[in-house]
Amino acid sequence: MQLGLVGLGRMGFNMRERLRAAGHEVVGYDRNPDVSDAASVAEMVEKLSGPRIVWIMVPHGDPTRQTIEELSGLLSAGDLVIEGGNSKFTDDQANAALLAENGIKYVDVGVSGGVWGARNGYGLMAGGDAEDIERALPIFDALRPEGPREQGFAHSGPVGAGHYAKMVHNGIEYGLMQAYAEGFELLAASDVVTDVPATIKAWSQGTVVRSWLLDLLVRALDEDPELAELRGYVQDSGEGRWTIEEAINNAVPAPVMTAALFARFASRQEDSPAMKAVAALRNQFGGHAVQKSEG
Ligand SMILES: O=C(O)[C@H](O)[C@@H](O)[C@H](O)[C@H](O)COP(=O)(O)O
Repeated sequence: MQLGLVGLGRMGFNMRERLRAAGHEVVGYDRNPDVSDAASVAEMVEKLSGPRIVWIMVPHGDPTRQTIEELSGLLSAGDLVIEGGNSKFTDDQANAALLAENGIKYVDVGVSGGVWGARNGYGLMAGGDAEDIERALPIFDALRPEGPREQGFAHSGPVGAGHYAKMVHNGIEYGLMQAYAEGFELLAASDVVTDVPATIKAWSQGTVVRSWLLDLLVRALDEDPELAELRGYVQDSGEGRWTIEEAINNAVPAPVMTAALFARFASRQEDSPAMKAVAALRNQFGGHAVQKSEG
């Protein structure tokens, strides 16, 4: 099968490799000419024969929106756009509506697997019309892990459902990571367990908490047993926030995912204004000692 692929960064570049290895013809476009197969999105589209399929793999927000707008002027009725980035699910309706003005079809896909997906395959969650999903199945089959399709791919629902599924997946990811991280800190803080990396490594097989994320923690501790090289500073790309927004919209209690998101915010503070206020209040009502800030 032939397809265009816009965005050849960490994810798109590896996906092109995996698609080509499966025998698909991929014409990739990236702003970086060193990796691009075409000088522009227009040239990429020209190299495709209709009905065309174009997969978008650029950062969510403006870059994705601009790519959709550009493609809406370049593609024709019957062509299909697959948005595989980490877009917010509410963007999908607008993307689909814009493309539908020119008869262009739209599918959104949540793609999980990170830099390991090239080798292991990517977990895929798709949203869109059944006929469009059916048309793109050879592409999904090349990208997903080997084995039964239903263990690495789902047609999760209509347009927007793929990114909604990926959003919730990432909310879970936040919570799982935070639980492992807190366990790591507690083991390291007490002097009862004297070999923390070995203990966590022993959890990798047989235990109830074994998982791929745990395997990655073991890998990180193999490289740096106390994580001494790292600062405890954690960014976020939006999916965790959207998960909490949706939990609120649906009145679903989500204390673990919420705490995990807020722990990331706390990680970016040099000092906490809120905890200064707690210290000040405790000092006011009880005369309890406070520490003065330096400088
Ligand atoms: O499933 C995945 O492959 C990951 O979730 C991937 O999509 C990416 O690493 C996150 O989007 C990072 O998200 P944060 O920056 O919000 O942690």
